[in-house]
Amino acid sequence: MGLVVNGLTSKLLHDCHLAVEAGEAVTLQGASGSGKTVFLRAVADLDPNEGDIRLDDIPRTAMAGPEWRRKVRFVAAEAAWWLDRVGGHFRAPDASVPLACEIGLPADCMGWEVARLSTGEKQRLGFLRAIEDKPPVLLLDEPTSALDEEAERAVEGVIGRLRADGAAIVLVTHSDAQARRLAGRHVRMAGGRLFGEAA
Ligand SMILES: Nc1ncnc2c1ncn2[C@@H]1O[C@H](COP(=O)(O)OP(=O)(O)OP(=O)(O)O)[C@@H](O)[C@H]1O
Repeated sequence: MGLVVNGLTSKLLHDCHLAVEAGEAVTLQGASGSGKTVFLRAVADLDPNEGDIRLDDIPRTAMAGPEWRRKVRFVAAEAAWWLDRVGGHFRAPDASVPLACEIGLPADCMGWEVARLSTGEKQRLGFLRAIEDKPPVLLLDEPTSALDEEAERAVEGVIGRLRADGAAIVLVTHSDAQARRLAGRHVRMAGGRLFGEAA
């Protein structure tokens, strides 16, 4: 059970295979431009691609795109915002306040205007928004790239808990140390191809 990617192929990806169990975290590393983001976006079916992709043995083709993306959640390094206030992007903003505080944001952050957000605040709030309904698969694209060490460790703590609660996680990182802290298995991307154990 979990996420299975078999033969994922697109204009930029070549026959990629990856299986991530529920409750497992796998890191994806590789040089800048190697295709890590392209891979995560393809798994989430955000760009044209082919292959046999399954969640708990249910093929992606059996679900409408939005349903697949609710379950197989791509969390971009830079989240998009479309409303003026942070809280408007959450289904139940108050419920996310304790987690917001845990990752170093103040309790009133849901009332903030999006326009005032720093890069690191945007990154943490985008992450919180994505995990609000606890998707079974998280595709995290450099989720702490804009954070100081304290905030980074706090976000890592939340990621570890999500994994322990049963999420299947693929995490792109440029940090070998973070890869070792968060995952027991590591794969590498080069030229749009996935290779096994790395860090
Ligand atoms: N729509 C597109 N059309 C053509 N080329 C693209 C498209 N999207 C991405 N690319 C190219 O594909 C390559 C892989 O991009 P990708 O964003 O996956 O890199 P990455 O491994 O995530 O890099 P980084 O570590 O810098 O974030 C890059 O050379 C990029 O310019």
